Amino acid sequence: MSEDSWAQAVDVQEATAPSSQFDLSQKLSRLRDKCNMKGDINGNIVTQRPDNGGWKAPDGDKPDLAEQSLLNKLIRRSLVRSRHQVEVLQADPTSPLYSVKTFEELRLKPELLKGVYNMGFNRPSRIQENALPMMMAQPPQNLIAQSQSGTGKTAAFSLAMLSHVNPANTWTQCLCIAPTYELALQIGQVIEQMGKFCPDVKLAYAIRGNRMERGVKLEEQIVIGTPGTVLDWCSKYKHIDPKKITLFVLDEADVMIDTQGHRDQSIRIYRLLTRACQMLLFSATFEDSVWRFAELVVPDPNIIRLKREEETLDTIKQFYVLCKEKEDKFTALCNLYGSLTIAQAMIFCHTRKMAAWLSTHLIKEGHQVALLSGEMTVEQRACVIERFRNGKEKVLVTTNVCSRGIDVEQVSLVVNFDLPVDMDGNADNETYLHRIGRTGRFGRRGFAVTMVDSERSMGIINQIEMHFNRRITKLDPSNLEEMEKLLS
Ligand SMILES: Nc1ncnc2c1ncn2[C@@H]1O[C@H](COP(=O)(O)OP(=O)(O)OP(=O)(O)O)[C@@H](O)[C@H]1O
Repeated sequence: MSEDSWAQAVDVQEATAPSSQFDLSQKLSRLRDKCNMKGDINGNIVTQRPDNGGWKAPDGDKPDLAEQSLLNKLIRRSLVRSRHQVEVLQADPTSPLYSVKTFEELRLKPELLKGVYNMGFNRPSRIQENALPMMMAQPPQNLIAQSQSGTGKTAAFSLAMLSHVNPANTWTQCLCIAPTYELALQIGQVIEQMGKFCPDVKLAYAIRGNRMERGVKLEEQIVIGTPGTVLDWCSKYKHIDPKKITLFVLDEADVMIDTQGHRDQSIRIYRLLTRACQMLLFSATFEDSVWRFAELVVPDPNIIRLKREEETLDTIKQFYVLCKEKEDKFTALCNLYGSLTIAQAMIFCHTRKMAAWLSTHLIKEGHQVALLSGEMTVEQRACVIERFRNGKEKVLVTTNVCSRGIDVEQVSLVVNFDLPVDMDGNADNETYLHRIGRTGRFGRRGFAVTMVDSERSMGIINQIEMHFNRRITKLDPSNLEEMEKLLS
């Protein structure tokens, strides 16, 4: 795709923003309202994304990164705690390394500290312990920080921005860019909540649809937006003087570089800023491409990384069942269900069509089933997950959209109705791990059962066995006695 068409895609996406000026609460409540919408929670409503700019999930339902990220944010309730140590690489290794165990140590303005406590934060998260003192150090230091979604990055840089601004100065001092309109709103919500007791600090959204006359300068000290509009506001419309920006935050760098237009716009914004401007970059993952991009926009960085908690297979008993075709798989599934005390189950299918077929048949059998698949909007998916988490449905049938990042503690059974395979039809070990990792969480016992319907699938199961060096035991669901023994 040419740079122009990427940029156009960004324009289309941003063009969905309504034209009212900075009306955050309205937009957020719209997002939430969609969540509470009435309708067929089993996913029978097939809604096209209203604002997709031509986006269409492939039948295998690999969601795009920005959607996944938004989904994670919508369904998250609390901090993801990691036992892993934080790795810190300082730009100047001779300078002392500070970390804080309390928010008081940061010497925040009292009204800001009040905002932090008001959000229910008692102490800094793992990544915040090191990141916060670095972000607030004098002279300012640049930072690249990577840690898994939900570990407190957004809260960290929101606090840094709020503490950075001088409310007496009525011009934009902090600029934050995020890959999509919805993600920008989510960040804004955190800043608004945290800055609740700082009435003089104002926030503006540089998103398409928020319009002012050319040349009118913004008085808001903090601006959050998407790269295209931020670039326009800095260069074309002159609403922001980039030379006066003293703190620049680039969030979700891994998602940002997924779209070439965004990557290029981010670099163009960076070039408008001064050398003295403090640069902060955040990412949930850190592949080489993210790293190369980070090095372009963050000179002389300190680097903080928090390793992801490894998924463990220790508490998961793995089985496979030999079947002939989908009806046979369905019978095996029903037998399995009948002989296990299952709190909740997640069933993975390869295509939306199969997921729809299976959920219809399970409902006919009297099961309470939720269906999650790629043609649903992010908000609809968040609702389905929320209902499942609250136990309203006991079975969740899904394609790959929800194999990652979703924690439902009560899931005791994961079924691979279809095997996870890659584009070439080989075992997709990573997806297998993520899928079955949905059970056996927090040390609880869980079962993972894979349906094998051909010699080829048997070969794939063998590959998976070898890859993880874990036995996958054959199960005969028509032999109830044996099954009860194995599953006990
Ligand atoms: N110090 C803290 N104490 C308690 N809760 C916190 C703390 N910091 C953040 N949280 C909460 O943890 C959740 C995740 O935080 P946050 O959104 O900042 O993580 P993140 O790393 O930015 O995630 P993502 O990559 O998805 O944006 C939020 O609900 C947030 O309110």
